[in-house]
Parts: sequence; C-alpha cells; structure tokens
Amino acid sequence: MRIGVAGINGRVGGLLLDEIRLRGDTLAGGLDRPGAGRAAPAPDVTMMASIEALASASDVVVDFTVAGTVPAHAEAIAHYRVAWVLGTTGLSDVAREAVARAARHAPVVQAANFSAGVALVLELAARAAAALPADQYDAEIVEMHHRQKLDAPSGTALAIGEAVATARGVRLSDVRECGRDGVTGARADGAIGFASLRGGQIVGEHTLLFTSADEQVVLSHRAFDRRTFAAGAIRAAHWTAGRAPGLYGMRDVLGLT
Ligand SMILES: NC(=O)C1=CN([C@@H]2O[C@H](COP(=O)(O)OP(=O)(O)OC[C@H]3O[C@@H](n4cnc5c(N)ncnc54)[C@H](OP(=O)(O)O)[C@@H]3O)[C@@H](O)[C@H]2O)C=CC1
Ligand SMILES: O=C(O)C1=N[C@H](C(=O)O)C[C@H](O)C1
Repeated sequence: MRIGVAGINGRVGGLLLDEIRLRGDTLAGGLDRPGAGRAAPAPDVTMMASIEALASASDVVVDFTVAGTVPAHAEAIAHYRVAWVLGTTGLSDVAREAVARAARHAPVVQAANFSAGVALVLELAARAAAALPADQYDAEIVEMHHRQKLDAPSGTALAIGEAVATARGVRLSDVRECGRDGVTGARADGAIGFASLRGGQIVGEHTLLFTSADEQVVLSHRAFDRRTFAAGAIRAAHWTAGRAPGLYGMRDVLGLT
C-alpha cells in the first residue's frame, strides 16, 4: 500500500513518517504547504508539488494539515478516487460538505482523534448521556491543548459533545454554550458547555463532566504522546484497502459498530 502524507513536516506528520517506516509500509511521498520552502524530512522522501500529485501517486492519503486545505484536498481525493484518512480539525460547514462529497467516490476515514482511547470515550459518553437525564445532569466538556493549537473547541471536544447531544436526541448546534464571559445569565437547561484551555506543550486532554445537584460523573482522556494519533491513523489507512466509497470513523476501523 502506497501511503502519501499531507502535512509531513508538521507535529503529527513527522510521526506518521516514523510509523510508516516502523510498519515497513511504502511512503508514496509527502506534501508541505506550497511555498513553505522546507526541505524533505529525510533524503529518501519525495516531496510532491501539489495535493493532486500526491493523490495520483498514493493508494491512501493521510492528512493532518490545516482546515483551509480541506475543500481542495477533497476534490483531489474524489478525482483520483484514492482513500483518505483525514485528521485535520476545525472544519467549516463548507469543508464538511466537501468531505461528504469526496466520500461518494472514495473511502474516507475522518476522526477528530485517532487514538483508541478517545474512540472508547465517545462510546462511554453516549452511554452515560443516555443514562443521565439532561434535566438533572449538566454536561460540560473541558479540553486543554498546546499553545499552538489553531481551533477551539477541539475537534475531539466537539465529537464528545455530538455524542452526548445525539444520545439526548438534540442537535449540538441548538444546545452548545462556548466561551462564557461576562453576565451570561443562568445555565440553560440541557445545555452542553465547552471550555478550552491552552498552554505549553500539552498534547491533548479532554474531560466530560455530568453534574447534578447530588453527584458528578467524570470521563477523562489524556494523550501523553502524539504517536497514539499517528499509529491510529496508519491503522485506519490499512483498513481502507479494498473498502467501498463512504464516510467512516474510528468506530468502523476498531470494529465498535
Ligand atoms: N485527528 C487526530 O487524531 C488529530 C488531529 N490533529 C489535527 O491535525 C492538524 C495538524 O496538527 P499538527 O500536526 O499539530 O499541526 P502542525 O501545524 O504541526 O502541522 C500541520 C502542517 O501542515 C502544513 N500545511 C499547511 N498548509 C498545507 C497545505 N496546503 N498542504 C500541505 N501541508 C500544509 C503546515 O505547514 P505551515 O506550518 O507552514 O502552515 C504544517 O507543517 C490540526 O488540525 C490538528 O487539530 C492533531 C492531532 C491529532
Ligand atoms: O491540535 C491538536 O494537537 C489536537 N487536535 C485534535 C482535536 O482538535 O481534537 C486531537 C488532539 O486532541 C490533538
């Protein structure tokens, strides 16, 4: 399987390269921000000039870049009908629609978090939300990341929020409360709150709290090393082999569905 890496000089990109080498996979090539002028991360890495060049040379593109790339990357994926493992977060509605369109032409595994632990947290979040009534248990999600992170709330926090909202039979967009500041008024019944902390080099921490008048249930995940994301993404890349077009998640890859 020829694996192409978009964002190869990034924090996760470099670890994807390590993981590919560790597993003895074939690196089809790497892509950096056009015009960035950075060298290849290793002498044997072929740097591609565009997403089109990368997609045409790959069986699967593993993509950890920036949200703005997603519509153009989705077009290339659809055109070359190459599998796509998409880890980039902070997507706009337009970008999400582009991903859905690409998934009509190729297998696409999209996850805000490729760690196995977060896949489990999403399952547990849904079960807890189904068991703890929204009018008694206030759901709040706290996330903390490194100071360079571009988007908030994190993609994982939003995925946890979606899991809670779906289990409660509501739309997250109708109940989310982000970044409270000033005279906010009392917490709305059934709200799902988000708080985003940034500092240092924290890899990724997520906590979901259900708080009632009498008790609190807390689900937490802490990533110590970005290798957990890289390993999950390469596992997902292998899983796409021979797969029909469609939009998949880590639940599918891990067989949790
Ligand atoms: N799903 C998951 O499990 C995880 C998802 N993420 C997400 O992945 C993304 C990347 O994270 P991280 O590696 O920490 O970020 P980095 O900023 O370290 O890496 C992103 C890389 O992509 C490059 N890039 C920018 N534009 C393009 C382009 N058009 N084509 C190719 N490469 C480009 C950037 O270059 P430059 O710096 O020059 O702009 C940078 O080298 C983020 O959205 C993050 O939230 C992160 C960890 C886990
Ligand atoms: O930007 C990061 O670093 C991370 N982003 C993902 C997210 O937005 O949830 C996953 C992980 O928490 C690290």
